[in-house]
Amino acid sequence: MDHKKIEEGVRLMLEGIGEDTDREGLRETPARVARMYEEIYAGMEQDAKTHLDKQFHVENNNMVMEKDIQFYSTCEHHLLPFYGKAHVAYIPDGTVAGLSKLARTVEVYARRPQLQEQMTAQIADALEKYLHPKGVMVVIEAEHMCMTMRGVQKPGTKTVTTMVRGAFAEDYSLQQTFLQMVK
Ligand SMILES: Nc1nc2c(ncn2[C@@H]2O[C@H](COP(=O)(O)OP(=O)(O)OP(=O)(O)O)[C@@H](O)[C@H]2O)c(=O)[nH]1
Ligand SMILES: [Zn+2]
Repeated sequence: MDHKKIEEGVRLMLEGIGEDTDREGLRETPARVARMYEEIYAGMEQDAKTHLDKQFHVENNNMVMEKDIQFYSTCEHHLLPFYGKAHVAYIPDGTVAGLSKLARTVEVYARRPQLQEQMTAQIADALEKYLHPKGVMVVIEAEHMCMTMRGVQKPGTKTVTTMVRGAFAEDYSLQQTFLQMVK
């Protein structure tokens, strides 16, 4: 990440809103923001492959679900946070990933400027590509700060996005089982 560019940008933005970037409280802000971006945009430099490549063989090919994965992301339209829970499930075809790797995959795609729909699809794509499962389903529920603190100003509104692949797309009852388990 280019800290110098981020710092310049933050300084310009503060000047743009009429701030004095030399006042004590703001003097270190550009550098702080750059350090923070290393964290909140860490997914830019990550690949889900590194988490999903290591797999274990199993006899049990029933659904595996990791639910209530808390995440924080940033909407690419306003650069304001959106945050909530991701629920991720797949039906293995002989191999499974470590449980933590589903949450790590969510992090890879959350920590970027994002659209909720796109993040939902990217998580499903990664699981499909690297685990070769019989099916994948991802549901994300989130609150968007760009809809609460500004704009339409509707606090409490939840946006729910879904992506189904393979067996989940073909078998409606599997989707129902997923939703029952999420509840
Ligand atoms: N589809 C989708 N839209 C999003 C997401 N995050 C924010 N948005 C929306 O992006 C849209 C941007 O609309 P614009 O009309 O270009 O921008 P705007 O004038 O700031 O929109 P308002 O928020 O309605 O004031 C808004 O409707 C936001 O609610 C997301 O993850 N997915
Ligand atoms: Zn937004």
